[in-house]
Amino acid sequence: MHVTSKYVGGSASAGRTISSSITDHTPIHTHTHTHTHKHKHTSGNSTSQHHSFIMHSKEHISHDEYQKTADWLRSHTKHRPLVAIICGSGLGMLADTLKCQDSFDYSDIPGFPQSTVQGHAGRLVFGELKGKSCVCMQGRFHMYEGHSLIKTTFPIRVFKLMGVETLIVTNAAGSLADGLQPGDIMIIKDHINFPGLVGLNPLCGPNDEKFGPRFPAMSGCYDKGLRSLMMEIAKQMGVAGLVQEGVYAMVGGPNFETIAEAKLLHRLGVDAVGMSTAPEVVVATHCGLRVFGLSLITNKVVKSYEDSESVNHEGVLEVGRLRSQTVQQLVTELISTMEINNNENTKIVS
Ligand SMILES: O=P(O)(O)O[C@H]1O[C@H](CO)[C@@H](O)[C@H]1O
Ligand SMILES: Nc1nc2[nH]cnc2c(=O)[nH]1
Repeated sequence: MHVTSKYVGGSASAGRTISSSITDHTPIHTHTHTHTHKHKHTSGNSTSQHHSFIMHSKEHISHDEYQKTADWLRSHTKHRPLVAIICGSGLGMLADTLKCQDSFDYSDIPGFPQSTVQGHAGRLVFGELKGKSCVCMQGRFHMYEGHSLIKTTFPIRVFKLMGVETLIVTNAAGSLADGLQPGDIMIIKDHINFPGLVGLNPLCGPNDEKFGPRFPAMSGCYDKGLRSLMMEIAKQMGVAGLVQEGVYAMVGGPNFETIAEAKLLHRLGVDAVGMSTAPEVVVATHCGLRVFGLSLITNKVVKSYEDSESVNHEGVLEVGRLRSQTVQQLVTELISTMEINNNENTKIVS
């Protein structure tokens, strides 16, 4: 693949045209960018969003409400997926590769929140990958958008009620680890849920035993078998040099890290940092889903006061686009190879 990207402005790389021949082994170099803000239209009023955020732990969604959405979806699609995929920033193209698609804008699905972030289309796509029925979230919800955590993770329980057994989460993340370069892919071995450590957790509030226990274990929440299967697949695809395991940390965002924060995360042993994923994985593990997670490293987190580079969302999305094909191939191969219960549920309803 030959990619030419032009970055205009920015102090260090003003007006420079960067032409890079990106192969599966080529590191992607990030550069200082100008801040060109493009915002998607945000629906909802700010007062109620603010209110729902503060009241997050008192908010409750009943089992019936999740069920209603699951029933609506089941009655509107012929697919009966056992695998759900959440596409991270810039990785939504994965959903486009699904065959025999049924897709729904989030705004048309009863109970679904709305995506407000550039690079998150806001569409739920059902279809087949290598003959296996999947559902793909082309766009996720983040806490910093003003969604309560229970809303952020709403789709996970809906998927569970639809019969999904495995959740694949992907995200864009900044690297703290010296060995992780932009364009590398990190298999998530474990996470540090910073909002969760201070009580911002989607499981706060009344526990619904129908989904899972009051005090769920989180050790081993990223399935070991799927992690080693992915390493094998990367070797077979000849991209093992791009892939390694590491620890992801979720911070609240929406600002990127200060240098002092970056140094702290680095000292704590964090390999990659982002603003999502952990709440989804907590809810999925609580309700017994098998989880696999993958971070696309889109930038190095600036850890030095001597460094004049800075990160922005456009740069994050661009690296997502450059590596989307590799991520797609890895995820497709994982789904194709992993064991899934081939019961009635997988079949398309005619
Ligand atoms: O985690 P995803 O949704 O991939 O997005 C990541 O990219 C955005 C910042 O550019 C943040 O939302 C961060 O969490
Ligand atoms: N918090 C955080 N989120 C990201 N998402 C993509 N890159 C980054 C980053 O450097 N920091």
